[in-house]
Amino acid sequence: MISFQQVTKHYPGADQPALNNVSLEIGKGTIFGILGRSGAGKSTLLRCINRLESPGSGRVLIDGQDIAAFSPAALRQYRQQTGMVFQHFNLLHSRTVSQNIELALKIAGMDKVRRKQRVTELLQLVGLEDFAGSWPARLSGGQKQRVGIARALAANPGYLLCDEATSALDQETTCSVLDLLAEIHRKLNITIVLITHELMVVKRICHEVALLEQGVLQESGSLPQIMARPDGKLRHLLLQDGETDRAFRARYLSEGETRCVA
Ligand SMILES: Nc1ncnc2c1ncn2[C@@H]1O[C@H](COP(=O)(O)OP(=O)(O)OP(=O)(O)O)[C@@H](O)[C@H]1O
Repeated sequence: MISFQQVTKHYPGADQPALNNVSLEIGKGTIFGILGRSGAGKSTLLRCINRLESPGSGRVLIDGQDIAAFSPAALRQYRQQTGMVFQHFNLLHSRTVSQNIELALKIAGMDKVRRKQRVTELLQLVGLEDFAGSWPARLSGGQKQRVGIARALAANPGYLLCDEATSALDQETTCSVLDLLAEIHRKLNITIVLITHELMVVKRICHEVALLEQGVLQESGSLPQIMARPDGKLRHLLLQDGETDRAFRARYLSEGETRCVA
């Protein structure tokens, strides 16, 4: 469980805090979406989870432990438990697909024989068995993100933190990467935290969602809870989304309501 307790983060020189008294709980094994516009504080929130940023006040707890109190060794170990996926993939272009993944395992201290086995497993998991020796520059955006996901999963983390993981991809590729994340979640029962400005991400795979606006947490809950709040901001946003999403509406609205909002 990740628990934010009254977290405030104010960057030096900024007019307003990037995070303003945010309290939030992210349960184990969930796919949790953090939705917000540009500048809402999403990246700051995500980076507080692996202590790339530290709150000015408040606490971030992992399974009840305050991560601010971790020793350097405990923090290193903890960071291996929090794989991160980036919007622009962040692959090393001078290394092949398998070398990109293997590097993460080398850093985690795994021996060479085990590394080779693990790279093969990971390539299978993300559907890139035939691309082990390819150079990143020769891959499509979706394939690059699959490498990014394999690399993030290398050390068998308990948490996968996705920083706008599909924002650089077209809609079809976004869907296939989201479906891959859902499949990984099913297979590994990992906790996935996604920050996004895309409603589709929330609709397609999230179990729970939180809405951030100007550093303030506006609303959070499971999708059924959110869709059951007639005047809720998130419900309104999700239904207002221009793209017709019959499956989503069918899941959360009664037949009469579906006709009303169509
Ligand atoms: N290192 C920094 N120094 C100063 N201000 C920062 C820094 N990082 C972020 N900010 C500011 O904090 C606020 C929140 O930024 P953050 O990147 O967390 O938002 P975001 O929702 O992730 O936005 P985006 O989707 O554009 O990345 C913004 O006003 C941003 O300008």
